[in-house]
Amino acid sequence: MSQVQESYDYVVVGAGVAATSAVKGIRSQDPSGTVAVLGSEPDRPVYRPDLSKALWLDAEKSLDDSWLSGDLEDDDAVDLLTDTTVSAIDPGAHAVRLADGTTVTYGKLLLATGAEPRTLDLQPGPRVLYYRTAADYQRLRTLAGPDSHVVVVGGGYIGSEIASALVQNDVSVTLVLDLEDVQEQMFPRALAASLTKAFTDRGVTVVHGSVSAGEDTGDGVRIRLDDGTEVVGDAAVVGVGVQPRTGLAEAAGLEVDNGVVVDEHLRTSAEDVYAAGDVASYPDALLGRRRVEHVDQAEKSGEHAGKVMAGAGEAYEYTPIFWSDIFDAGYEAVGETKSDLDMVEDWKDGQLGTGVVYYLKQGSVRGVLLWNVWDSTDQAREVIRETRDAPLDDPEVLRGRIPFG
Ligand SMILES: NC(=O)c1ccc[n+]([C@@H]2O[C@H](COP(=O)([O-])OP(=O)(O)OC[C@H]3O[C@@H](n4cnc5c(N)ncnc54)[C@H](O)[C@@H]3O)[C@@H](O)[C@H]2O)c1
Repeated sequence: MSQVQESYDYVVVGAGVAATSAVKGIRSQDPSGTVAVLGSEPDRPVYRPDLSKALWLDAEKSLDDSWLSGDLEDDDAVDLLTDTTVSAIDPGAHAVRLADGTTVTYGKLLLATGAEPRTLDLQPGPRVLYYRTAADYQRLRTLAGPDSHVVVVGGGYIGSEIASALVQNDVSVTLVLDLEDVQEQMFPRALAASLTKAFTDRGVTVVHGSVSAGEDTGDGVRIRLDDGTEVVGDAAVVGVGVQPRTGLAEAAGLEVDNGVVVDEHLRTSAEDVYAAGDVASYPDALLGRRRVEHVDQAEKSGEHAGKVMAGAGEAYEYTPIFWSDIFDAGYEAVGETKSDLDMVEDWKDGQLGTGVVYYLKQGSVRGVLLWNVWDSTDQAREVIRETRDAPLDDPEVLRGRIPFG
């Protein structure tokens, strides 16, 4: 591991995808400026989507393929400092303070601190994993053998991806849903119900209830639901949402509002301090101010922030996509895909196998879900742009707007 220096041209707080992408952005403009990447995790930066998908489903792939630090380690002017927690930032002094008391000064600072799991009255432990890091993946690998039983809490991204990955690795799974169906906040009713059925058809036990408490018992886990039901297993994977890590920014008096507020150049309210990725509330060129917790945003906004820090002038005008796979189905999506918006569903032959779902507010499409439909995210952005400028009187005209199948 590198030794920390007293001063750098660029300091990046956080060592996830936004951080490594920022270094790429910096290097595209500034071939030799000094960079420190400071991450509190013991591990090197990792491509997080692999932890819940490819590393379980692609037998050819190992964690060695998922580390993102190669370019950083090859660059003599970049110090990657893992196990290094920043305890305060001082924009006035252009300095950050590390947990061990060291002060490091910077020319430009990027906050790429990401998001941290929401926790329940269920302490993280060797068998209770709030699943987010490479260490969590490695730990789950040791716990999730073919004879094991894993309790997955939450039917969002983590819950649906991990439950699907585990069951495809012959692990017995109980999935605890506080809502009726998997990804119910995003998918139309019938699609969410068909996904829940896909889990039960593959032998997953679905239990309904909100987890209120539980514990790691040393040789297993005991999880309690709000109706008093107990669910036991060898391990628990908990995915009940995340919250942006804004503590450093707040303590330093930066503007924070559901994330560190940045402008179209990803600049925070403090001079020479930028933010990108899950932690940043940014003005999306299509959708307005928002915060996005998906890897495409981490990559693109991180790289853009790096470029701007190193002197580039362009605004960030990208609207990110996101995607997921559940068993043999998959999707890409753009924008706000919330099932409490108005929805227009366009399915091939009326079946749920292939289709497009448009999510609308007051006649304007705010999001598009492309279910088993690929290479159409640019068209999805076009529909969002068009209907933002000219809201639809009759949203049903959207059927067939993005051709598929
Ligand atoms: N494919 C992707 O883009 C992808 C994949 C994995 C993770 N992520 C990101 O990781 C983050 C975390 O994912 P996540 O799955 O934890 O969050 P999520 O918000 O997607 O899902 C949280 C789920 O937990 C449920 N829940 C909340 N409280 C509960 C309780 N007490 N008991 C039982 N269930 C409860 C909610 O109903 C919801 O289904 C998100 O920001 C997500 O965007 C993205």
